[in-house]
Amino acid sequence: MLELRTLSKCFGGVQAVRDVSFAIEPGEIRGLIGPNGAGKSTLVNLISGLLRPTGGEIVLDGRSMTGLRADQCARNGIARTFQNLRLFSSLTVEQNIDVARQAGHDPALIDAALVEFGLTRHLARPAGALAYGDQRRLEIVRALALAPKLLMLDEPAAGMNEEETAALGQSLEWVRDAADCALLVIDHDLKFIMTLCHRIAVMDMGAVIASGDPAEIARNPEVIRAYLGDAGGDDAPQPTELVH
Ligand SMILES: Nc1ncnc2c1ncn2[C@@H]1O[C@H](COP(=O)(O)OP(=O)(O)OP(=O)(O)O)[C@@H](O)[C@H]1O
Repeated sequence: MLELRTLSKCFGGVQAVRDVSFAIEPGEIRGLIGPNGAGKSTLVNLISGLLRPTGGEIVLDGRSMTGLRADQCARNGIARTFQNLRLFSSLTVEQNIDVARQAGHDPALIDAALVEFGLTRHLARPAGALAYGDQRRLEIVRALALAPKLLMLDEPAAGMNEEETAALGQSLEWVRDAADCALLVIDHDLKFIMTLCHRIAVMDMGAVIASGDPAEIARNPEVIRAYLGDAGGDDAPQPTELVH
């Protein structure tokens, strides 16, 4: 469905993404992990049209998306949420959703998503007054209004406790089934990613250094090195501790 072919992005002398190639299949939940500065957000910015690649190609359902603007990518079914929330914080939850509903896709899906993400009781509240976790959930519901083929989530579990994170994982599986889309999920919570994702790509210094199922990733020596090298210390989470 989505295919990245030797995708690259340089910022001056910094090669943030280097020759990244992988494919995401329909209905797949793909994890994307890696130490700080590995290039994960830049990759999502390239796929969603916020940045133009320096080299390589982005192909969605056989059509090139390379160099399209963000609004064109969105119209073609590529939706995303942001590491730093981008809601209309003075508008109510309902008004935030209405903005999205005007996109004209499946309103029944949005209503079902509001229930799934526990947001119906907050409809009349300003988005900015919601707890942080609810704001993150609202961003996901809003992104669904685009009827995406691919939904990319940049650190959706950030700031959530363990219970909220587990519930989020279940809701994302619901999204995959109800919206019939693939998901690309970036997060630093390795337990969350390893529980949720069928396959995981690991980036370090702009490149994909490993790709596979959670068990393969957890025992990959390069992955362990990248994580220990980044986090250091005895408290650093080891991928092998996190597979169930
Ligand atoms: N607009 C920019 N201009 C210059 N350099 C940038 C820009 N955006 C990112 N970079 C650099 O590109 C590299 C990759 O950054 P990126 O934010 O994609 O990493 P990341 O894996 O998402 O990190 P994190 O987990 O901390 O969010 C870093 O060296 C970063 O400093």
